Amino acid sequence: IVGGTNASHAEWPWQVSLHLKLSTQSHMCGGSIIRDQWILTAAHCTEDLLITQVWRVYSGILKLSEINESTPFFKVQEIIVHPKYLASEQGYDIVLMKLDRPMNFSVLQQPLCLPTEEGINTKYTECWVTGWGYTKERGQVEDTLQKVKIPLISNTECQSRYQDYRITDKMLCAGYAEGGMDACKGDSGGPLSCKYQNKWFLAGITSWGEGCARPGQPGVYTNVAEFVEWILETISSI
Ligand SMILES: O=C1CSc2cc(C(=O)N[C@@H](Cc3ccccc3)C(=O)NCCc3cc(Cl)ccc3-n3cnnn3)ccc2N1
Repeated sequence: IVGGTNASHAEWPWQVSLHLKLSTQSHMCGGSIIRDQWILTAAHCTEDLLITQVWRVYSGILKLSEINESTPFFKVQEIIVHPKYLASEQGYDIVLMKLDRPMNFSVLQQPLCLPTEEGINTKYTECWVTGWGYTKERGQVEDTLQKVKIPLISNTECQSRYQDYRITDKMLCAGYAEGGMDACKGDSGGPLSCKYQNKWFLAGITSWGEGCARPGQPGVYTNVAEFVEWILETISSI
């Protein structure tokens, strides 16, 4: 996260850190708790790594340095990539991860709501991006979870900023014209959380952008409202 501040404990209890455990272990992506046994993240995170055994899901974490060999984690039982995913810039950058066992919710780990209706995005006026990603383009993963408030922008405005790409209605954009605040490497897969009528909704999944926090280069997120039907069908059928 570029231009953000330290989050506090239990502020974003749906945020998880997805670790890849090969010879070494490291934070790969963010993710969001949406049910007691289901995490939503980005398809590009699991690309080429669809073997469930290499993934470890850490919830209720504020600092990555809290994680060591004795820190409990969830194993992944199933990875379901959206059938139409090809690459982040082409959309459908969404994956459901089924945990090997249900999680006990607490103040430190609990789900956020999926968007409710069509066009809800236009009603969100308070949206935050969170993650342990770089705080500048050529940076490094941050120890303490970061948060930054970023306004949603219209897809028309977003398309005008990304003329080499097709910004579809299955994408959502957020950013400041002057840049300075954005997601960055290590934040992908994590939530764009929006507060509406005193409840938090998962409006977006951090997906792609041209650099980090550059002026006129907003962040592009998977528009979760467009995938609620797919999510609900998938989690109820597996
Ligand atoms: O311990 C480490 C050291 S290095 C490291 C890099 C990455 C990384 O590149 N992540 C990519 C995605 C990715 C994940 C897995 C494999 C390959 C790529 C990312 O977050 N990408 C974020 C994409 C992005 C989204 C928005 Cl909304 C705005 C701007 C950007 N950025 C544009 N340029 N950088 N960020 C993830 C974890 C890491 N962990």
